Amino acid sequence: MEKLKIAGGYPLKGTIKVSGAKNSAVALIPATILADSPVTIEGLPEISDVLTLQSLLEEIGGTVSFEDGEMRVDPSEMISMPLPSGKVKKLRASYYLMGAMLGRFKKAAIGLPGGCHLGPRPIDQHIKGFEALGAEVTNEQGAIYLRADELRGARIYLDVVSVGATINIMLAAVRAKGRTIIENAAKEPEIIDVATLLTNMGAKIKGAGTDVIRIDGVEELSGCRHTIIPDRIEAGTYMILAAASGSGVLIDNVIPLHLESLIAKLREMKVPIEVGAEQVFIGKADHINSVDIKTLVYPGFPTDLQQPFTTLLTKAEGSAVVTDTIYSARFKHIDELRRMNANIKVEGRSAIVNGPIQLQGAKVKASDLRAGAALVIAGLLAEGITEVTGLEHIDRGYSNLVEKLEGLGATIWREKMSAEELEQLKSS
Ligand SMILES: CC(=O)N[C@H]1[C@@H](OP(=O)(O)OP(=O)(O)OC[C@H]2O[C@@H](n3ccc(=O)[nH]c3=O)[C@H](O)[C@@H]2O)O[C@H](CO)[C@@H](O)[C@@H]1O
Ligand SMILES: C=C(OP(=O)(O)O)C(=O)O
Repeated sequence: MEKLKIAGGYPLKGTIKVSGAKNSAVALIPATILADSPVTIEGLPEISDVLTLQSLLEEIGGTVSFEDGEMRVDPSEMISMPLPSGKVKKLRASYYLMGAMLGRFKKAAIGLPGGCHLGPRPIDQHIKGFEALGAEVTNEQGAIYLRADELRGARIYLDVVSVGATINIMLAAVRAKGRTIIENAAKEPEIIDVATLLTNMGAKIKGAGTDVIRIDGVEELSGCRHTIIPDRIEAGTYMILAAASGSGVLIDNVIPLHLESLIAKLREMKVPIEVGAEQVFIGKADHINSVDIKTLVYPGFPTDLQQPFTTLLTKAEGSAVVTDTIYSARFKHIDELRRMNANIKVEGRSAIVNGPIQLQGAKVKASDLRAGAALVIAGLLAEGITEVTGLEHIDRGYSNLVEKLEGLGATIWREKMSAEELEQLKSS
């Protein structure tokens, strides 16, 4: 097992290129199950979530190659094998195997998903959607069993705006008989990306990206080639890093429209920012103001950037309130930031960050993916050496993190953990 070591306190400069979107990738790959011939996806990020899904598709009989970000999936020999636990627990998005396998085979048995621990993450809306389409769904010993004689289109109103439920119902509905209407659907860009792939495969989908999606089921879907959208959360992470410790950083391969809420907040803080067609430049920010943030569904401020943004706020003048309305327990990074000298207190669903504070290097642990990003930014901002453990979380979502940050002049490296450190980690 490895840890990250960071020698912080030095300004970063240069260009950093964003990879394909994790939250699209993890839905596009299961979507290939629905085709009868090979699908190729270009620009996938090199992250463990993608590799885990590749291996799950292979387990059910898919022939998959993945090289230089291009994945080719031949789904023609796939069968509906049960995938009860093991790898499915390594990521959240294994739940998309439910919708895709149900859509193609009319049956599936999949273990409950893993992913970041951010408070309760039920999948009741996914199940409500599958049942509305005619599936019988049971939950037995930690796995979900789905079966339908026939899937029939239905009108489904989501009680909670959910990215996962919206995509999962789309996956199950594209080969159902008749029309499905998803009301109160989520509007994230990743939903549009998945709808684009499915449409290129022959599906009939209207309204993706709005809160009403209409799907007219088709009998068959066939292979195609698709290029994934850039990762707005990775881009946002590097924009926040550049605002925190940059002296001129160009973030390349960005769709700025996807990041309007973050751009608006950085402008409010007086971070120098120039927005181009596919790039964002963040200039050196000597003095930044505190701003409050409240996470909301898209196009509101993304919960996945709340944790990295909290680190930036430690450098801002004044007191800021960070409220996460999406998850009840997304503040596990705060204790670790406090170890690094941050002045933050948590009150219910809000954290109050008082700045500016000079962070100090420390030994910290990433409890989840974006907590990891928040701690890496903190390490680059801090005086002295920071050690970050829990890299298995960071590796789920950041492609070539060390190499990319080295390209900005950061002193950051991976190091093997000693037996004693591993023992300490186990008992912590
Ligand atoms: C793989 C992936 O794309 N992950 C993203 C996806 O997660 P995920 O799809 O799991 O998140 P959802 O949009 O479904 O969850 C939003 C909220 O709805 C609740 N909920 C969700 C489904 C359900 O059936 N019942 C229910 O109550 C959740 O507990 C949460 O409070 O969107 C989240 C919100 O933008 C992001 O943080 C994750 O990075
Ligand atoms: C919460 C996240 O991921 P997941 O839903 O895959 O756990 C995330 O990407 O920040």
